[in-house]
Amino acid sequence: MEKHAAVVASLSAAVKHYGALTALDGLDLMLHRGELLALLGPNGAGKSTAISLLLGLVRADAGRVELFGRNPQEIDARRRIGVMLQSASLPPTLRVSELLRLTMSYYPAPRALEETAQLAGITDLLSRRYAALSGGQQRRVQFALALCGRPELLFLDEPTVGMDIDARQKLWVAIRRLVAEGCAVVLTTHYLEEAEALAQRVVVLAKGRVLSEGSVDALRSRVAMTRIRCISDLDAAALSQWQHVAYAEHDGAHLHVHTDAPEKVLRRMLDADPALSELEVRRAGLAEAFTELTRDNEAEKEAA
Ligand SMILES: Nc1ncnc2c1ncn2[C@@H]1O[C@H](COP(=O)(O)OP(=O)(O)OP(=O)(O)O)[C@@H](O)[C@H]1O
Repeated sequence: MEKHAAVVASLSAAVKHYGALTALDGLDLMLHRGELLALLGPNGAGKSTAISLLLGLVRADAGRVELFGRNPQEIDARRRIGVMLQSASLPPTLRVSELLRLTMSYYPAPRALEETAQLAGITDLLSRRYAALSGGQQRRVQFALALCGRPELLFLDEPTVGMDIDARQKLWVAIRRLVAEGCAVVLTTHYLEEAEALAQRVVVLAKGRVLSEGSVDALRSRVAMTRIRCISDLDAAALSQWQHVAYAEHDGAHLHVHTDAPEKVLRRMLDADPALSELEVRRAGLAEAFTELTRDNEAEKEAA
C-alpha cells in the first residue's frame, strides 16, 4: 500500500448509544484507498454499528463520520460504495440477472454484467431465481451486487459465512483483485484465517473501542510463542522445567510444547529423544494473537 494513501472514509471519536448500552465509545477509524482493513472483535464489539454509521444507516450521538469527505447520507457519496451485509432481503422472485441489472441501474458507471458475474463466480447462476439458490450461492450473488457498481469502497460484513471452501477461495481471489484495482475494503469476519489471508491492516474492537491496530504481522508478533508438536516419549513434566519452555503436555500420542526459543528447545528435544517423529513447528497465528488480546482485555477489566 502507498504510505499516505488517500482516506476514503473515517470515524472520529464516534459515539453511539442504544439506550443505556454504549455500542461505540469514541471510535477512531480511517479507511484508505487500495487497502483491505479487517475489523475484528468478539460478538457485540461494535463492528456492525461502526459500518452502519459509515453507511449512513445510523447516526452517531457524537463525533464525526465522513464518507468521501461528505455526510454518509448524501446520495453522491453512497453511489461510490458497495455493500454486502450479514442479512440481505432481496426480491425473491427475480432472476439473478434481473437483480444485477436493477442494482447496476443505481450506479453511474457500473461494470458490465458479464464481467461482474465472472468476478463473483456466478455466471452459471444468472438465469436462476434468487429464492431457489442455496445459502452459499445467495452469498455469491450478494457479493456480485456489492461490486457491480465499480465501488471505490466495499463493505463486506462476514461475507463467507455459509460458503464452502472452494467458494471462499474464489471470493478471496476476487477481493484481492478489487483491492489491486484500488478499491478500499472493510471486512468483518470471525474467520481469523480470512483476515490473515487478505488484510493489510487489522483493527481489533472490544466494547466499542479500538483495542489494537496494526499489520497482521505486528499483531501476530505480540504473541511470541512458537508451538511444537511431535510424537515423543519425553516426559512432559520434566520438559516443562526446561529453560524457554512455557508449556509441555501430552495429548494422546502427541507431545505439545510452547516456547519462545524454538531452535534451542528443539535441538535439546532431538538430542534427548532420537526416536522423535512427526515434527510440526508452527508460529502463533492471528487467531492466537486475537485470543490473547481479547483475554488480556477481559482480565484488565476485571482487575479494574
Ligand atoms: N438496533 C439496536 N438496538 C439496541 N442495541 C443494539 C442495536 N444494534 C446493536 N446493538 C448493541 O450494540 C452493541 C454492538 O453491536 P454490534 O452489532 O455493532 O456488534 P458486532 O461487533 O457487529 O457483533 P457481532 O460479531 O455479533 O456481529 C451490542 O451490545 C448490541 O447488542
